[in-house]
Amino acid sequence: MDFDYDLFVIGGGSGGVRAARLTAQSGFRVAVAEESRMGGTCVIRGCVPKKLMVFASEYSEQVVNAHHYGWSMETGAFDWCGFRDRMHSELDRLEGIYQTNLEKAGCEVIRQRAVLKDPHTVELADGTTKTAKHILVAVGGQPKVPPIENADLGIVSDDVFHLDALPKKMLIVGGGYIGCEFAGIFNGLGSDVSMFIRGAQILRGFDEEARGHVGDCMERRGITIHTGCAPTQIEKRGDRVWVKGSNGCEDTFDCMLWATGRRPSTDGLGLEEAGVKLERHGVVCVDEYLQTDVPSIYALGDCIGRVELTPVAIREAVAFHKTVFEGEKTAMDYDLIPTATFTQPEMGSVGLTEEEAAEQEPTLVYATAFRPMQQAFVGGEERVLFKLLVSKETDKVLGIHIVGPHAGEMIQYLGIVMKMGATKADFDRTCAVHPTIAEEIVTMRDPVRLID
Ligand SMILES: Cc1cc2nc3c(=O)[nH]c(=O)nc-3n(C[C@H](O)[C@H](O)[C@H](O)COP(=O)(O)OP(=O)(O)OC[C@H]3O[C@@H](n4cnc5c(N)ncnc54)[C@H](O)[C@@H]3O)c2cc1C
Ligand SMILES: NC(=O)c1ccc[n+]([C@@H]2O[C@H](COP(=O)([O-])OP(=O)(O)OC[C@H]3O[C@@H](n4cnc5c(N)ncnc54)[C@H](O)[C@@H]3O)[C@@H](O)[C@H]2O)c1
Repeated sequence: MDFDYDLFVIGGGSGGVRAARLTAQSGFRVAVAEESRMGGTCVIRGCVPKKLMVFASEYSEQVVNAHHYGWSMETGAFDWCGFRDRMHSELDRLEGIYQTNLEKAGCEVIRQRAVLKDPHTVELADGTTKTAKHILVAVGGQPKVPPIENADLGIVSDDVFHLDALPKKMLIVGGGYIGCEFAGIFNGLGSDVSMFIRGAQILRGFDEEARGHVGDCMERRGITIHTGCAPTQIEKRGDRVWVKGSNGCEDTFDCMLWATGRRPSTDGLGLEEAGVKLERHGVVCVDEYLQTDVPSIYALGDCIGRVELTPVAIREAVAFHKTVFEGEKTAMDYDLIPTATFTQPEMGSVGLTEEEAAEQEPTLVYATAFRPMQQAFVGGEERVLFKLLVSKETDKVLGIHIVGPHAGEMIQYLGIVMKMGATKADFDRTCAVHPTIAEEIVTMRDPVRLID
């Protein structure tokens, strides 16, 4: 059968764009449909604007610290609208680069919504249909809001980047990546921030000690964390929102942010009608080669509900491209993915948590919490946490967790070290770089405990 394209990609986000570019560069006929803005969540309403906001929010502390280093500086006022507009100019620039790179690779860019009609056909919003030998579903996800009365009085992460004014008093519901990162951002920008989290601690799934350390630091920096608490009643009070929590606390806020998780954007996509199996919450079922039950349809990125990170979507795209267009069956390697939460302080993690390591085998725990030189000089109390989990039997490093400045940068390199299968002896025979924060990773001599 003669198709319009070799590959039709639905979704111009991190995963879709990489798959489309690679495949077009190899000489195949490729189209990518994007219903919103090219670049997807990461570029337009995720990693990139979020990190720019992190940078903006860190200056308040830096100005205070600069004073101790001899500079006469005043923090002054923060111009939210000026910053916001500059941030959007940057996003426009990046979106343009994504579009240009796709076109340069020979890919057709279709700025419309696409839905599946059958295993080889998509229908565009204007009613035209296109056929393709392979279809890649890379539609990402969207914020999920709990079904509670007046939930629409809250905003979601997509809206944060468009606020008209910086909220003076803010409530963030949810203690995952997004909730904690925005709590740090708004706290740094000068808002009075409270969080409602259902569990006893933020950042479920991360190492207990490390997430406890982040939580303590966030509270010391002025964020109020209500644990075991979810909103039970929400009302509009003038142009503010009144919220009552399940622990009985109540207050009125200028802004309430739902950071209660994300769900795949698979509603109305025609997947099930085309024969593609969906799991709970609309997650697309794929095998280890990202192939759905329909052989011509593949899926990757956030919509397959595995690891919702940009570099993972990109690597899945590479694996898909090799498997389908290079004749080289390649499964995505999900082992030892380093990750950072851009909380304040930052946390970087790779490998097992202490709790996971303890389940697996007898583990030696090396840990240190210290005041870094730059902080100690200004009288700061916040400590950096370094934690190394080591197999008692093999000496192999099983997990690394760092909380403190540049933890995200450090964990990138430690990810390589762990992928190479480093042992504690390898760390011990590596010379320190002095004076740095990072040197602590090679100077921890004795374990603080053995978990047998
Ligand atoms: C606030 C926030 C901060 C984040 N920070 C980080 C971070 O610091 N580091 C990190 O690694 N990850 C981060 N993430 C996660 C990261 O953004 C995602 O994992 C990544 O973008 C997933 O890529 P994707 O290609 O699967 O989907 P997306 O990037 O979401 O792209 C999907 C695209 O498909 C389009 N689309 C959907 N349906 C259709 C259709 N029917 N037709 C046409 N187009 C369609 C959408 O408009 C979207 O552009 C963050 C996410 C959020 C929300
Ligand atoms: N730095 C990064 O790499 C980064 C940053 C942001 C997002 N992300 C990715 O995006 C994904 C989604 O992030 P997220 O923060 O939206 O999801 P998440 O699953 O990490 O956190 C959602 C939180 O909301 C809570 N929650 C759910 N329903 C609730 C309710 N009714 N009331 C109170 N709390 C409720 C959950 O208990 C959980 O703590 C992450 O898993 C991550 O992969 C990554």
